[in-house]
Order: sequence, then structure tokens, then C-alpha cells
Amino acid sequence: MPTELPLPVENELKAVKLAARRRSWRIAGDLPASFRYAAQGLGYAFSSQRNFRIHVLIGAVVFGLAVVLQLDLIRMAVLALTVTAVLVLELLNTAIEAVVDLAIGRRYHPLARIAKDCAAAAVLVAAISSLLIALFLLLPPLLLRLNF
Ligand SMILES: Nc1ncnc2c1ncn2[C@@H]1O[C@H](COP(=O)(O)OP(=O)(O)OP(=O)(O)O)[C@@H](O)[C@H]1O
Repeated sequence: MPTELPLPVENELKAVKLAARRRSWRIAGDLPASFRYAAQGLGYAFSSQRNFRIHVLIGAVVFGLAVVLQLDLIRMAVLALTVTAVLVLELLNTAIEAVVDLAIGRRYHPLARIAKDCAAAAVLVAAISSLLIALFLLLPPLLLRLNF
């Protein structure tokens, strides 16, 4: 059951909330702050976006396989680039979804649909090409290892 707070406590709470809101508009003053904000974005995407977690998992499996199969550095770098591209696009997709929701709330708008569908399509295209590249690079040494 909610209890009423004494006036001084309520005022202090308001002041703290106001200060926090002001701080949220502050541009990152130093490098550690910039990293902290970026880490918050990563944390948000990881905890709220199932697809992001799936891509991280697939990326980890792909790298695990690449290490086991002793791929050379160039092939490893290509795999790193493709996995990173998918994760970056997933982060941008999340950002675009947030901006669209911020702009129009829960209303339906055809432009909101286009923005979200295109952002999702960008992730899909990158994920498909990433999968193909992983297959091209991993399948031959894997089949060799399995004596096929
Ligand atoms: N405001 C809106 N107006 C019109 N269509 C919308 C709107 N919001 C979402 N949609 C449609 O619903 C789909 C799913 O939107 P939602 O915001 O739920 O994304 P999501 O399911 O989190 O997507 P993702 O799986 O890419 O993270 C969009 O791709 C779009 O087609």
C-alpha cells in the first residue's frame, strides 16, 4: 500500500530526479564516460533484443569453430568482419526502433512501418551474407577434418 512521503523527502526526491534528467542530456565529458554510455547501449541491446543474443551466440560458435579448425588470420579477420557487421546492424536496428517509437509512440504510421521493416531487412541481408561467408570458410576445413 503506497505511503505518503514527508514533504522534505519528496522535495529531495524531486531534486534528485531533476538532476538525473539534466545529467542525461549532458554530452559525455570524457573518454571513460563515452565508453560507459556505449557499454550501456550494448547492455540494453543484449538484455532486451533476443535476436542480438542469438547473433552473439552464433558469432561465438563460429569463432570457436574457426579456432578449432585453425583457420589462418585472413579468414579469421573476414569472419570477424561479417559477425561484427551483423551485430552493428542489430544495434542500429534497435536504435531506429527506439527513435521511431519515441517519435510516434504506439500509433500506426506507414512510414514507421517502412523504417522498422527496412532496418530489420538490413540485419537480415547482413545475417544471410554472413552465414554464407561462414559456410564458405568453415565447411571445407570441417569436411576435411571429418574425413569426407
Ligand atoms: N508504429 C508503427 N506503425 C506501423 N507499423 C509498425 C509500427 N511499429 C511496428 N510496426 C510493424 O511491426 C513490426 C515489428 O515492430 P516492433 O517494434 O515490434 O519490432 P521488433 O519485433 O522488436 O523487431 P525486431 O525483431 O527487428 O527487433 C515492424 O517491422 C513494422 O512492420
